Amino acid sequence: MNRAYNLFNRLKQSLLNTRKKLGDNIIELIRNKRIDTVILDKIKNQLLIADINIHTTQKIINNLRNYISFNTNCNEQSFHDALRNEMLKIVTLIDRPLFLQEKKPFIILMVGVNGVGKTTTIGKLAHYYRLKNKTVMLAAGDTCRAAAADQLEILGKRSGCIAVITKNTTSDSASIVFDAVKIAKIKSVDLLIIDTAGRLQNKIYAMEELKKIIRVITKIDATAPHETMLVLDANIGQNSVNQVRMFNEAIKITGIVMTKLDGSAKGGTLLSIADHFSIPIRYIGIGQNIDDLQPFKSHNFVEAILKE
Ligand SMILES: Nc1nc2c(ncn2[C@@H]2O[C@H](COP(=O)(O)OP(=O)(O)OP(=O)(O)O)[C@@H](O)[C@H]2O)c(=O)[nH]1
Repeated sequence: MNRAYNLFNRLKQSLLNTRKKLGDNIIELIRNKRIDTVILDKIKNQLLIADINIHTTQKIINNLRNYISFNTNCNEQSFHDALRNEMLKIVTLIDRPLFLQEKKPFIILMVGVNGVGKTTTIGKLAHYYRLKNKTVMLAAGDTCRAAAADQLEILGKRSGCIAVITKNTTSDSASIVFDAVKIAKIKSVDLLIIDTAGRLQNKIYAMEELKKIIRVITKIDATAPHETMLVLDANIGQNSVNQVRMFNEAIKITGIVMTKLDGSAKGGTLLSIADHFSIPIRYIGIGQNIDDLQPFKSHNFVEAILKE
């Protein structure tokens, strides 16, 4: 069995709950039925139940309505294919993998509210790029949670990072990040990944902190950060649309990682995010282990949530 096949199976397994809620129910709805507007209404409800928001659902349904009016003898299979194409149209637009430019260091700034899986994802990314023979350094810009730096240190060691910068004489995140960027430049590492705090008790303060970190990075490299990556937890469903909006308005988001898709029944949210913002989904998290991260592949995602 080849690697691509294994990765797809792993993805399909992880998205089982989303598939049960979305794909399996839709297959049940259309089985041996005449495809008409009554069925379309039921499908609309099912898409909404599966955490695809009203705007995106309406768009899919309108296009399917056009499809059935032009294809009067469409059957179960051709209708299912049409639905798959509608979903693919949405996610293909944001299927733009992250390529590390020949910048040394290529700097990824990780942001997101607390608990979404930022630090864990940093460990997974470090592991992923180490397997591609890239030299990696990590920086603990999250000084709010004491354990975050320890967690990062452990993940850095496990994945074979060159260094993990966790503190200096100050405990100011911007100053730690400044040191980390300088060291990464001197050591000419391929990739520097920066963790940040996710506490949003004071939203304005948290966003100002992030802006300060970005200013500090820019002082050393005017083109950096090369990727500002927002981490979203699939389990929070529609609220993640608000999170993208909030972060994107404050600091421009260039890529998204959706974590905890394993076990979540709310994977449909990804379609709403894709449809609302044209921000690429770079990776998806499908478990707690260091290798439970996959580059987002639109075709695989749609197949995994729709196919029997
Ligand atoms: N099932 C599953 N759990 C995950 C995934 N990614 C992260 N987690 C878990 O989510 C929890 C929170 O992860 P952290 O990485 O500490 O989250 P964080 O965003 O850094 O949190 P703060 O440092 O508080 O901002 C941990 O228990 C992780 O193991 C995933 O893809 N799947």
